[in-house]
Amino acid sequence: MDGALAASSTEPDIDELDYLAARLVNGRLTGRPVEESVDLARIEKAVREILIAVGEDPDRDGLVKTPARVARAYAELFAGLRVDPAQVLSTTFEANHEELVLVRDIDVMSLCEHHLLPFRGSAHIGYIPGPDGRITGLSKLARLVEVFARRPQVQERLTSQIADLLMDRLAPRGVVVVLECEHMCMAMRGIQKAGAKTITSAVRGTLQRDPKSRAEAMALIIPR
Ligand SMILES: Nc1nc2c(ncn2[C@@H]2O[C@H](COP(=O)(O)OP(=O)(O)OP(=O)(O)O)[C@@H](O)[C@H]2O)c(=O)[nH]1
Ligand SMILES: [Zn+2]
Repeated sequence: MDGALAASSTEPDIDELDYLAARLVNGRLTGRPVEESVDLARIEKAVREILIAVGEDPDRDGLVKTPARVARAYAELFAGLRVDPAQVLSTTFEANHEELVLVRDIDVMSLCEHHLLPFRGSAHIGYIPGPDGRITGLSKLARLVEVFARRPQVQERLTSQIADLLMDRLAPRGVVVVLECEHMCMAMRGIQKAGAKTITSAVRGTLQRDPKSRAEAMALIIPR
């Protein structure tokens, strides 16, 4: 991402929202300053308009600070837009491990890009290291989920973005990513089917080509 800053010896002067974006990537500041990328005043203006449009009084006591709160909340919820996901995997290690590495049940919270309502569930991410034995810290898989989830998303794209970045940065033999989420846009409004779960998968490399390895990985991800 343009304007990315590397960690420096002097403490960067960042505010709380930049700090949140930075925290997504290993504690390093990699995003642009929040005031360059999130127009808080514009969000505030829009939220005030929404409150008026739904018939509320934006000047009543309980709502007077709401536009500012929502603006800061959106900046936080979309902090992933200011982060280069490749930075998450900038630290890798070598290991003699040629079998599956799988992290299950990573909490996922994102906002669907159609209604800007949350979807929530679990991510399961597995990969088989490549011939060069490159692996990454386990927490980095969860950080990767955060960077892509904190953007307006559809579950399918979120799933494949995680898989594709792992393929690109770790050059593994294969990758499998499965997400199971409940979408509030299907629960709170519209069809109103609370509890319905959407399951998406992205499978790459040998895990895509070899049905036996894929079945083994899937059996660990979704036990019967
Ligand atoms: N494929 C996919 N669809 C999603 C996701 N999140 C929300 N949706 C769907 O996006 C669709 C948007 O459909 P539209 O017909 O344009 O919008 P709508 O009239 O609000 O649709 P309803 O939800 O059916 O009332 C809906 O069917 C949602 O269920 C997602 O992550 N992936
Ligand atoms: Zn939606």
